[in-house]
Amino acid sequence: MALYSDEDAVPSEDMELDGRIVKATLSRTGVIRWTSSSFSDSLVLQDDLLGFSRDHSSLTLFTFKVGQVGCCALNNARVRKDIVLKFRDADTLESWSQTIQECLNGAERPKRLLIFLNPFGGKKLAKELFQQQVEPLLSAAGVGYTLQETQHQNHAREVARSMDPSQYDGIVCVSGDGVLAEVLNGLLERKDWETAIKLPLGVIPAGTGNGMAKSVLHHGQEICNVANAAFAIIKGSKQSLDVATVMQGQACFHSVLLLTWGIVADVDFESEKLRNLGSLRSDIYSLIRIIRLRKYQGTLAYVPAPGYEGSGDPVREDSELFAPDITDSSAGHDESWQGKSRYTGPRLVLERSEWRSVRGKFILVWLQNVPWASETVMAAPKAEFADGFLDLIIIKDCAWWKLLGLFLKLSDGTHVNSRYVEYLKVKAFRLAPGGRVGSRVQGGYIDLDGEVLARGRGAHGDGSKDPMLYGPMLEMTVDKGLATLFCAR
Ligand SMILES: Nc1ncnc2c1ncn2[C@@H]1O[C@H](COP(=O)(O)OP(=O)(O)OP(=O)(O)O)[C@@H](O)[C@H]1O
Repeated sequence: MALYSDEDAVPSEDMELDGRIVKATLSRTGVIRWTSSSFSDSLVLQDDLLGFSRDHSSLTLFTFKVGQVGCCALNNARVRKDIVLKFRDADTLESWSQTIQECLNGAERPKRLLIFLNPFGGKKLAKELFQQQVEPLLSAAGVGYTLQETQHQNHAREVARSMDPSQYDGIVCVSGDGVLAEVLNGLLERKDWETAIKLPLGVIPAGTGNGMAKSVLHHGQEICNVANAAFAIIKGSKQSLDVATVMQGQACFHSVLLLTWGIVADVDFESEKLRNLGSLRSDIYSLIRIIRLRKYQGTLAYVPAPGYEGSGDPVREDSELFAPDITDSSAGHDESWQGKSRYTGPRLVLERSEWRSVRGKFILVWLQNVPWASETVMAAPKAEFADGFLDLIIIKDCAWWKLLGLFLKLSDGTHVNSRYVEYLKVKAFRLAPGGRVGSRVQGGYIDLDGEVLARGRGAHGDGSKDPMLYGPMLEMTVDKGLATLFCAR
């Protein structure tokens, strides 16, 4: 006979759970609780359930829950487990099945995904990680997908530019941050960019840096790993995301992670030659660059967010960042790009008096859209996904041994408390990067979301295909919450 445990509960009964008799309840808010004489436990459907199946007398729940040994969480790691509930009463089974389905539907979980997989990102393990860890979760959750392995640079961008967005509930990148940036750019190069950019984006960490995946999972208090990232996407929670646009003349690129110039970009790209050192490569090359410290001459300007107006100097009348031939930051859509309309940045009307300027020699200039630049570097602890601002970090003067101390603090974001670090939020930014101080080599890279945006004369590598030039002013603006991200909570 069916029992009614409380007003908020679905009809319930004593049932068999994995062969043991338990008293179980299901609340309309989606929590299953069960107790027996020897144990009790619970399951929050939206947080812990991938999906379920039913037959004439039982439900099988496909769970993915933080594992426990006794009362202790198993290092916060989720464990995949099927739980079989055997019902005596067919009506109770029907109500449970319906309520569980309603709870899952209520979260607008994705049903069909377009998945890009970069087989050459990071340690080149993306394919194995997908097959072993992602595919089984998608299958248990009943999520369909189209898998597109990227064949070359910009492949994801080309597909994102031409695919049919109505076929999918989201786009997922099993890659580093580079492929995510390509997808973003592809979507914003479409005629229907306003619709296309609403498709939720997800990233499963399989690259070198994985700053976006870490930011998403850290925000949801989850460990950054492949399975947690996949589960966050399956659960379907979403979050708005600011999109930054970098312009230099007619060249236009969009970013959701970071732009950096100075020591961090130098380490990122020059340490490529130490690739065989694996994860140590960046640490060792950072140490080399810190001891043999470089500074770059340059000028930057920014429009500070409220609360940060006191920083920097007023813009000088003769500033190269405001020369008369420089177009203003009010582009909106550009109808002329390859004869098609596309997105070219937010419509901002900024008075010259709002801008502040800093000139001189720089060790580091770093703009972040989200807190983490990589899985181990929390560059901007105050960064938020959709506050409409970029977090700007500037280091001008700092002895190498002090800088070493600051680099060691990057793992928890406490570097921003140092008097050598200027940390503020901005809504627009301009940079005219110059040459390396004390050297005939101009050098220097500008790094946008982990890829070279521009490199100076004498910098390592072939710059002929770089999207922008090193030297002329570039401008970065931010569009509040333009994109949507699958988030972990
Ligand atoms: N099949 C491919 N061959 C070569 N390059 C590719 C291929 N697919 C994607 N790429 C390029 O690899 C770059 C890096 O991609 P991804 O985002 O996966 O990793 P990452 O962490 O940014 O970089 P890393 O290569 O250092 O791991 C991107 O510029 C992308 O265009």
